[in-house]
Amino acid sequence: MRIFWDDSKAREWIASLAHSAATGDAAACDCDDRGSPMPEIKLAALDTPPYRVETAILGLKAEDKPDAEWKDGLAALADPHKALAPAKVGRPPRPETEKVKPPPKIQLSAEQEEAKRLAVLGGSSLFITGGAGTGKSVLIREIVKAFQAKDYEIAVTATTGIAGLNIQGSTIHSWAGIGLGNGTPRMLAEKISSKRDLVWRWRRVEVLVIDEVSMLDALLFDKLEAVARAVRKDPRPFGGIQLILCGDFFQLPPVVVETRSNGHLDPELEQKKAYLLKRGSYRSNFVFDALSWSNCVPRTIALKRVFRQTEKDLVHHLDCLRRGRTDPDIVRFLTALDRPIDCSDGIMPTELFSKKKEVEAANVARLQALHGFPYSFKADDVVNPACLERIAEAERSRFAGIYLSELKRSTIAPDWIELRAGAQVMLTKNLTNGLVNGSVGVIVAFASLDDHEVARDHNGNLWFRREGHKGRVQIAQSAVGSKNRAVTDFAAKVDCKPKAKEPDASALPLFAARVKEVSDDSLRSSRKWPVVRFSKGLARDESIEMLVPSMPFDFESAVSGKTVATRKQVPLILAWAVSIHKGQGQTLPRVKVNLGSVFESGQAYVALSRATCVEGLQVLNFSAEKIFAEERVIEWYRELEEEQGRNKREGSGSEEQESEPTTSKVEAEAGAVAKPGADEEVVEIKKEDFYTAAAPHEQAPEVIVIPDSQPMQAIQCC
Ligand SMILES: Nc1ncnc2c1ncn2[C@@H]1O[C@H](COP(=O)(O)OP(=O)(O)OP(=O)(O)O)[C@@H](O)[C@H]1O
Repeated sequence: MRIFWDDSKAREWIASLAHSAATGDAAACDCDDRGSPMPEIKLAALDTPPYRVETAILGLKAEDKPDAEWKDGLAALADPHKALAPAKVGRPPRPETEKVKPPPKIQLSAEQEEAKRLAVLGGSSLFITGGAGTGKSVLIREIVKAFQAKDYEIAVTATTGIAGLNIQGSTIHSWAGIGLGNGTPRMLAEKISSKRDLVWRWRRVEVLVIDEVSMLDALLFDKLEAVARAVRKDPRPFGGIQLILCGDFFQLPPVVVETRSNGHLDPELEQKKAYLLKRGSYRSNFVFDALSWSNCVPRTIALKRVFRQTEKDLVHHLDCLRRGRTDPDIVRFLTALDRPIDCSDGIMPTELFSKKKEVEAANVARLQALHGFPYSFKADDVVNPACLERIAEAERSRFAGIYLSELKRSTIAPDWIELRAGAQVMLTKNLTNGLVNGSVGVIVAFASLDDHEVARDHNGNLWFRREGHKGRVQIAQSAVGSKNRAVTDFAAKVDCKPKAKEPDASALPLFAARVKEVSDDSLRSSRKWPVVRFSKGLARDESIEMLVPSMPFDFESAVSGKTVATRKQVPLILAWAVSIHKGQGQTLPRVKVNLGSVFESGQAYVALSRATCVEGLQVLNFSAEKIFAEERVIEWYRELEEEQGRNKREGSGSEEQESEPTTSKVEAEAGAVAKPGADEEVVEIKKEDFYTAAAPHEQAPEVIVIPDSQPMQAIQCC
């Protein structure tokens, strides 16, 4: 059905449908004549016309349904007056076939239930681990729901945007407000303390979830721990926040050392890392070797049952690969998977590569196969003039050059990107409406804001209507409001006045508005921007169309933590093929894994374990040497298993420890570490435990206490 506010529009539409019906075209339904989808609230608010037009039969061709119903339908179309009837309040039920099936409800296994109980009722910080597909993310979602039902203030985060999306959360970096996490804990705490909402967020939170924690490095964990104590003014480990950490250290390791484009390691970061390891502060970059880990995470739970795959051979082989082991059987098995998989239904497999360049090449090939008009978007790079002010004039252009090349090297936003309608794309920024870095969508059109009526809803979201489209299109805004200058400027220049003629405008969330002037080039009305349809969830109604304009990508100085240069670019990349890094956490029923350039421990295992079955897995360039695991991780898990085995034998397993969590492996190593109470001494953190602005060299270790009552009290919330 379709709702009309104006009967002349209804007649016009019926006439066009009559034509469609005659030519056998299907008709679209369920929207109003202003192009908006019809949520319950709107219908309920209307008691005078609109008119309701039943069009359910229009999707059928005459030869499919040559019965009375079809003939009546055509008769109604021939006489539009017959098709008009007063609208009923409330939405009529959809035909059975159209109903959105809710996703099947997952029943937690006994071990998942036990972990949930310990997290929610035990009140203790936990690390939940287990191989790929053992349901860690599913468990996290259930734990989050349970905490929310108890009205806990819970923050749901992950180490990457795409993993965050998987659990309906954000990245730990964006939640914590630490940017890239550069600078000392004191700098980060000061940065947070200058923003009232961030301080509020840190102080209110009771439970912090971090998924895919294998990618969080030890140093950053320690920084966050120190920041938590400082900002919350609470000396307990992690400022008294209950941590629910989740991940598998046999999967991807932390990204600490960046490679330069010429393939050499970044000498500065390498030097600092070597310095820290030499000084013995850290045994490895893995978060379990963080100085504060044993204090903060007293209990580890390992899930054993694999859910993602059910074929026994596949499960067994993947378990061996996880530990870096192969045997002739596994080699034979994987070599045989170098064959095409059945894609006769047109759904192509997601391609996984280890290197960015390979991902780009595969995506470009797919893009070029599309016939639509190519739109290209060039990045606009600028240096922050304030950062050059304190530099001697003669040196400014050299520094500007350095900032720009560092920006170019570090940003995810490409110098230049070509896009076409039909392209599969991935967001590279978090947006205000819950879409995050990692969300995948399809470009459905390109549109300019020229001549469009733009509207703002009560939440500040901007919308417009696209020609020939039944719904509204939202204008994407970055989740970090102040950083999204282009859209903020644009919003400020929109004249928002309620439109007088709107029937019952107060009942509608829209206020009509017009673009007065857009001075910012990135949103100049004549430019066309991609309109992307994102599917926000499994339900059909949850898909959303967004006009995605260019947005700023800031480059922060590793020393000062300040933005020194900014790139403006459309926050999209092509996404038929993705990197293994982005694939971590995903379940992919059809996947083509290319192991040609595997260079890191865990990469091959992560890629192969995304598959759900042998039939949907294609493996290219496999060889036994692509499979390897980190020695430190093997050792850590061996010790964990030994400890758990001992506990079981001694009858002091998890069942007995429900209310009194067991001493963890790491805790045992470090000696008994009691959680300090509120009146106990603040934990001291040595300066050499952190990267500092100064070049690493031997210096007398100066002790910094965080929080240090004097300086930390001086940090004011704005
Ligand atoms: N209790 C359960 N019953 C049925 N299916 C489950 C259960 N737990 C998880 N699954 C399914 O198993 C698959 C993998 O789950 P999930 O992504 O949570 O695993 P994971 O341990 O987080 O994997 P990874 O380490 O690869 O990110 C998903 O398809 C999920 O729906």
